Amino acid sequence: MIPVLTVAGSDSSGGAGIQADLKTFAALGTYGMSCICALTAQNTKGVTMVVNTPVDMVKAQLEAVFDDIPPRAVKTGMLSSAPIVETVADFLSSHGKVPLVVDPVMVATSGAVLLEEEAIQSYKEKLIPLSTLITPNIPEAEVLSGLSIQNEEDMKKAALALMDLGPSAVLVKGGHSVEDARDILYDGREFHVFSGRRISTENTHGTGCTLSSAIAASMARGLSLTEAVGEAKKYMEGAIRRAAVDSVGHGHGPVHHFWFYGENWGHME
Ligand SMILES: Nc1ncnc2c1ncn2[C@@H]1O[C@H](COP(=O)(O)OP(=O)(O)O)[C@@H](O)[C@H]1O
Ligand SMILES: Cc1ncc(COP(=O)(O)O)c(N)n1
Repeated sequence: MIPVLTVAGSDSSGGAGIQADLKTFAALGTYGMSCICALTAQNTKGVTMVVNTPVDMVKAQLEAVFDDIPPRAVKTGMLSSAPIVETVADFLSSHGKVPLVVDPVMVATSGAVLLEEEAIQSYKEKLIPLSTLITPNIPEAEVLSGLSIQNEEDMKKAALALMDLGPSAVLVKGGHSVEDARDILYDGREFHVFSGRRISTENTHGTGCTLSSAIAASMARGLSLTEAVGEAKKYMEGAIRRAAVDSVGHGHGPVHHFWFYGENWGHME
């Protein structure tokens, strides 16, 4: 088995957060583990309540996992507060070098704020410098870089600016652009553009969580960074395409993780 760890928040409706991450890990043939940093009461329409996990419990979950089943890759999602970001960073910095994908989750698709303001500085100073890859969407890249992003050129400038914070690579995701869903990777040496046609759907709950988990799972399986991003983008596109025609809930429906079984798995239809 190939163990992969998500350090993130729980989404009661199962579309984003820990639940999306574990579904992605399973779909990509890896063994998923979790460190839950916050509970959200959430559905496809919005978030009604958030409770942060006590930092001692965050640390205890990480210790339990690493003591027994060291993950081959780690991803972080909703970390909610500065003390949690710092606890996770301190723990990971003292536990060797494992591929680390940091998805700096700040706001849900529904508009709910998922990160306290003071935590942004902790990301910049403590967690991002440890990361193999950070995967901000356009608004997150703007907050972290202080730059305004209007087009692909701006995405590239923001990626270069974010490299100054110390990650090994930056992926600026284009889901929020008005153009096609093109994601820009800067791998420390050059840019790679991952093109994707924009799929016309409101059902994009969990896209960011799914993409970063798919990258972590692919890296755990031994793919290079650029290969992993390519695989994740392909997985993502299928998951959104399927969600566009097969949805649940009354708001922004979740992406569909078992899309690739399609016709063969009649009972999943
Ligand atoms: N409507 C869409 N059609 C196709 N791909 C999309 C769409 N929305 C998002 N994506 C893709 O999903 C991934 C997550 O992107 P994004 O929505 O920017 O992240 P987040 O969920 O963190 O806001 C990216 O690969 C992006 O290109
Ligand atoms: C617990 C949790 N983590 C992350 C997200 C962001 O996901 P999205 O931006 O796709 O709604 C979320 N809504 N809930």
